[in-house]
Amino acid sequence: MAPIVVDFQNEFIFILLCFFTLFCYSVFFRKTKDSQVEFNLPPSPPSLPIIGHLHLLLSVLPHKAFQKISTKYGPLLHLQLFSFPLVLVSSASMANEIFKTQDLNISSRSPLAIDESLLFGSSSFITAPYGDYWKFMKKLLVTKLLRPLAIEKSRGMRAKELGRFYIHLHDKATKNESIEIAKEAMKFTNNMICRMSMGRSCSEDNGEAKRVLELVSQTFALTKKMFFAQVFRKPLEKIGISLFKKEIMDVSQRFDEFLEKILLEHEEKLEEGQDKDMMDFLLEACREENAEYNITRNHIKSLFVEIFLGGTDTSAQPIQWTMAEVVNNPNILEKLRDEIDLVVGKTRLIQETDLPSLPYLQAVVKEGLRLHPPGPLLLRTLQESYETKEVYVPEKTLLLVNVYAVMRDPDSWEDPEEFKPDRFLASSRSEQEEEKREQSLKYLPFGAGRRGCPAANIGSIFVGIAVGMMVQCFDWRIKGDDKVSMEEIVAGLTLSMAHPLKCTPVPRLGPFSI
Ligand code: HEM
Repeated sequence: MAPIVVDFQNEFIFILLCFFTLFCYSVFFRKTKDSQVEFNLPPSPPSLPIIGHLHLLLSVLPHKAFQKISTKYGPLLHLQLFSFPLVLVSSASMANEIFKTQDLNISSRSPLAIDESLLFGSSSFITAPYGDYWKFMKKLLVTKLLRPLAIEKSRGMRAKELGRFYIHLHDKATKNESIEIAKEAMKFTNNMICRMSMGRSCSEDNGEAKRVLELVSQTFALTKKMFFAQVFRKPLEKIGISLFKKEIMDVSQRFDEFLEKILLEHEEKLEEGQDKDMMDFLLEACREENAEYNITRNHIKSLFVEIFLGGTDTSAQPIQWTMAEVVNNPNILEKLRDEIDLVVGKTRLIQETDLPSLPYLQAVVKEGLRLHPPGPLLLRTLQESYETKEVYVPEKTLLLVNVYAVMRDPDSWEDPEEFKPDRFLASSRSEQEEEKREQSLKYLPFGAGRRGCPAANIGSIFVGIAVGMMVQCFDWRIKGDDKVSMEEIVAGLTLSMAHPLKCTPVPRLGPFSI
């Protein structure tokens, strides 16, 4: 039977249909074997009939809903989405225990969308199970794009992008125009990701980066639907329904056309002696018959889609949040500026090579990421059962780590709700080592273990140079001179500001010639 493709405009009807279908599925199809076996499962808070704890995930801010129940019922909880089990980790000590003892066991994620889609489909890197394909792609990604030597090689390009960002802000400042920090930051991070990964195909004026940004935004607008399509996929497939397939495949198709064009350009244009970019290396691996893993064109395209999706908003949101914290805390702004003026001076623009000499700026960036991690919930799958004296969690259970709660855990952080960058400053080298060890166990904005973010270094550079430049070169006027509202919203895949930070830059130094 050909599957029915459903694209609901009305989410309410859709959710009702899903509940009904899942109910039928639990009653008629699901085997009862698992539920009959008695496990010493972690505690479970009260749930609703049929849907279990699904309402918590439907909440506007799931990380906060989860934080609330874990404060009441404990740091390791067993939840149920219909009949699908899920384990929630919410304290620093529990996250530490799981990442330390179960890293390999939790190094897989489940597929997120329709198999043939380039958006987290079967060629996906981010949702690939831990295995040969993931290891092969990770090696390429790290050695060709993200290892220190590769980062050093692309430094000039980032300096150019920072200069362009500065000129744009300076232009707005001279016209006395306000800007939305997140939008500008998104253009900045997207330009850098495109230039770093696609190299020569992404010149200043050919509109490629703009096209990527449009597609990334369209994908973010679809994420809720992709999530539902996945949660309800199996039972609905049994009755021949494929949710939101048309919308998901439309965006996937547009990414496909765009990336096919870039791939062809790369195949045609590589000249002897020219510097290779990430795409050249992947095409080489694709042609290599004796490669450790035979990748296809679809694998390359999926990886690029995920670099665009995984790198732009995750870096842009911390720029916005950190600037909001800095604007709300004039003492911190002053201390930060003093440091930058002292180290960089007032006659040139900050550069990324200044960052190691700017410990307070680094501490400000770290504190911004602690309080406002762009990915508040990490999702993994347990490959095997997890057993301790107290609990037993069966294999294939979904694992959700609430890093938002972990990084605000009052048992691990002093004044956890306050923006205090000084907590990341250590006075001596030995203290630094000690702090680093201690923090690696409870500081998780980039996740942890082998599936942790491979681009933590470059992500911190993006945020550091953007915040550094904005603080060095401009004063920031906000409307009404009130405090910036720090209300949260989960938009697309990331934790964003419910009221995007809008402010007017006022030149403080310069203009610098770029
Ligand atoms: C401040 C910026 C960034 C933050 C906060 C961030 C955060 C994260 C987080 C939380 C994860 C999941 C980790 C886990 O499950 O333990 C992740 C994974 C990932 N990130 Fe980032 N990220 C940032 C920047 C970037 C950039 C710039 C890129 C691309 C160049 C990138 C590419 C990826 C990829 C490919 C994965 C999947 C890794 C895997 O499955 O093995 N990220 N990131």
